[in-house]
Amino acid sequence: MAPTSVHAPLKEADIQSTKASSIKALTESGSVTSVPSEYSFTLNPNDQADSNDPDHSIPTIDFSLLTSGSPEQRSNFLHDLRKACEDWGFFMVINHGVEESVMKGMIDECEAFFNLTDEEKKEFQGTRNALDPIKCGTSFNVAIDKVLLWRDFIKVISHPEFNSPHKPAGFSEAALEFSKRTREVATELLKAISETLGLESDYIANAMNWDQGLQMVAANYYPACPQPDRAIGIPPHTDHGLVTLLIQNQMGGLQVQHKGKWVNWNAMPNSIVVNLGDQMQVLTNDMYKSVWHRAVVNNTATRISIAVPHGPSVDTVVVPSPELLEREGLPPSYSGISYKDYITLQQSAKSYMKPCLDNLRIHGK
Ligand SMILES: O=C(O)CCC(=O)C(=O)O
Ligand SMILES: [Fe+2]
Repeated sequence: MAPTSVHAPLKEADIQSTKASSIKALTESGSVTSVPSEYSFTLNPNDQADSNDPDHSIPTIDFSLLTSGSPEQRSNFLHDLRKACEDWGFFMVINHGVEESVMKGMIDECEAFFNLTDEEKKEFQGTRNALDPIKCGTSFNVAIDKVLLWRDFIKVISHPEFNSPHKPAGFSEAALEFSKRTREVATELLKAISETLGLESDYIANAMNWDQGLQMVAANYYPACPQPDRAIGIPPHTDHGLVTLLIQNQMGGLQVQHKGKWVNWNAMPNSIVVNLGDQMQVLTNDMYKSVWHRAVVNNTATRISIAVPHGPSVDTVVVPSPELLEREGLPPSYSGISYKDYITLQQSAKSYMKPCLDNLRIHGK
């Protein structure tokens, strides 16, 4: 999916001209009644989500059937999970066992983080390295962004080592609990996904060095926007890892590409949204695909979302599963690079808003 906005790259002077190191500060300055030109992003009319599209077909997965269902329920669960992975690459998980208080506590602490002054946040801005243990900022990477995004972010690496800003006071505790609990769900889901592929339940974990697997907690802050059709929270992209878990406050804004159309993802309260990432596509040799998605903004209230990408250990060189290739009698569609190199490539100017997986695709596939 190509980006749909054509703009000359921003010059450093243009970026500074916004005088805002955060979109939050800019919107709260009271001076923004229309979208400033450096944020201008318009979707192609053909690329708009159709708001009349029924959303009831969004796959919903009842996690309790996996962990405590009867054998028949478990087998139905695996059937539904396989279908969701094949047809959508996105699904909504309910009864996942992560308490509402843990999810809400994390959203509240992220909000408190964004409420710190720009001066206080500076300490945590990181170095522009994709694998900074702690990193906050605005847009995506102002050094390469062609258009500034209508969002601020805070991102921490929470596994294999847990990192956290020391402000606000409750952030670290909330993030530790939230990251542990979401990782438990991801671990069980990966076992189930292995089974849906006809592999041993620990296959993906072993192949991906899951014990040392990378987990990040990445919170997005999208303030209300006076002209939501003229700005974008996060442009179309796929996620780099194996699976991403995502929660949000009461505001929607996630849109997912499904069978060539963009669909509004109206998540049920307290559900966790799960999507497959690029490493899953490589590992399964395209049986399960990573899915294009984006975050649009609204003119009503601030939206906060928290994405929790889970991947292999950073040194793992991910290749299509030899077991799957042999069983299906297929050649590999991708050459392997380490997960660390893949993340760096994806976040570089070379791959900015382009399909990063194309870089690994073996010619003729
Ligand atoms: O805010 C959202 O709904 C999507 C966030 C997202 O896709 C990401 O952080 O990778
Ligand atoms: Fe994403």
